[in-house]
Amino acid sequence: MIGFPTSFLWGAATSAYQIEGSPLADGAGASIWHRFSREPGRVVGGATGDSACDHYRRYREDIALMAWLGINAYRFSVAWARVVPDGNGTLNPKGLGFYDRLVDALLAQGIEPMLTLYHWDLPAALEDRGGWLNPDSAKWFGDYAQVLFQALDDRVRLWLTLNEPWVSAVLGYLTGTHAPGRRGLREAALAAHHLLLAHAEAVTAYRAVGRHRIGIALNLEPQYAASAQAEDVEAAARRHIYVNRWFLDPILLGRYPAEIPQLFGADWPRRALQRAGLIRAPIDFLGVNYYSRALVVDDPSGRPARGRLVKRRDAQLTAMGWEIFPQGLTEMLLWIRREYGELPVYITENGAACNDPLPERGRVLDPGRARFLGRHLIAAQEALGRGVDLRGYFAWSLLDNFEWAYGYSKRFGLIHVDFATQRRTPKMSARFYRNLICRGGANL
Ligand SMILES: OC[C@H]1NNC[C@@H](O)[C@@H]1O
Repeated sequence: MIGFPTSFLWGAATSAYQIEGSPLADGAGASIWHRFSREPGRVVGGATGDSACDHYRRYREDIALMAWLGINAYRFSVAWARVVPDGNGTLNPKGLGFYDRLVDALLAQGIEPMLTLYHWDLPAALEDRGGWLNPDSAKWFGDYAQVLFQALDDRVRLWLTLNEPWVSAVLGYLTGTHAPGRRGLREAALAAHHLLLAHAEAVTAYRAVGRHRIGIALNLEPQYAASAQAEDVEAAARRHIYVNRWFLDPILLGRYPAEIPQLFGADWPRRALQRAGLIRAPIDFLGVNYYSRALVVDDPSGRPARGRLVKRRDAQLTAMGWEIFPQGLTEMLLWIRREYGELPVYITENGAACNDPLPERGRVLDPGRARFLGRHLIAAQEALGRGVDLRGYFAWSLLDNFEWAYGYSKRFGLIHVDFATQRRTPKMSARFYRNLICRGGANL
C-alpha cells in the first residue's frame, strides 16, 4: 500500500456557527441560524449557537490543542455577518479582526489555514431580501468574498467558496429542516442555482486578485441499489444524479445533468437557467465531504428522485444512523477521477458521531471513532495508491459542537467539550489521530 506523501495535509475541520458562540459580539449581524435556532421546535432541546464552544473567545486555547494534536492544517469558516453585518454593505473591522488574529495564530503554530467562505450562516439581513432565492445573491457573495480575498489572501492559501451547497438548498429550501426553513421543490432548485452562480462569482473574482488556490466542498455520497431489481437500480441511479451530479456537473463541466430537469419536472426553474446561464469557473481542487453511502429502494412518491433510503439489518451505524462504509470513500474518489479527470482533491470532512462516555479521570474512551478514522484513512490510502491526487484529510470535527438541528445531542469531536464549563478533553481518538500524524500515516 502506497504511503501518504510528506506534503499531505493532516487537518481537522469546524465551522463558524457551530463553534464560535458570541454571534452578535463586536458589531456582528445576526445570521439565519441565529434566527432559525430560536424558532420553537427547530433544534433539539431548543439549543442555539449563542455559546457553542465559545471559540470566539477561546481560539488561542483551541489552537494550542491543535498544536498538541499535531495537525498541520485547520479548516474553518468565516461568519459572513461578523465581517459584513448586513451582508452587503459596510465592513465591520472588529469582525474581520477576529479572523485576522485567528489566521496569524494558526500560522504561528505552523498550521495551514483552509478558509470556507460560506458554511450555511447567511446574514439574516440578506434573507430579508430573499436570501438565496434572490438573483442578486451571487453578487452579494462575490462582494463578500472580495473583502476576504483582499484581507487574507496574503496568508490564506487554500480557499473554499461554499460548504455543501446541496445541503443548503435541500435542507434549507425543500425539507425545511435547516435555516431558512422553507419547503418547496422549486425554491430548492432556484436556491441551488444561485448558490452555484455565487460559487462561480467568487472563483472568477479570485482569479483577478488571488495568488493561491480555490475550490468548493461538496457532500458526496455513493448511491447503491438495495437489490438487483431494475426499479431499485434505477432509483439509485436517479439519486446519484440528485445527490452527486446535480452540483458536480455544473461546477466541473459547466452544465446540469440532462436528467435533472426531468427529476424536478415543472418545478425546474427553466427561465432562471436560460437567463443566467451556467458559469463554469475552473477550480484548483475539489473538497469531498464523505460520511457514508446510501442504500436505495424505488419510491414513486419520493420527490424529486423517487428513491427511499434503507439500512441493511447488519449495518454498523454511527450515532447519526449513518452506515459506516469506508469503501464508499475509495469508490467515490476513483469515480470522481474517472468522470471529471485529474483534479487535486482534499477530504474536507470525514468523521463520526458516537455515543461517547463522559470524561473520566481526564479521558474519553471513544474506540469506535478511532476505528472509523483508521478505516477511512485506509480507504483514502487505497485511492491514493490507485492514482487519485489526494492532497489532505480533515477530520470532522476538532471539537464537539452545535450539530445544526440536532443541537448538542450529537458529538463528532476529537476533543470532548463540556458545554456547561467549556472544558476541553482530548478523546482517545485524538490521541490515535495524533500518533498517526506523527507517523505520517504509516502502519495504519
Ligand atoms: O453532520 C456532520 C457535518 N456534516 N457536514 C457539515 C457539517 O457542518 C456537519 O456538522
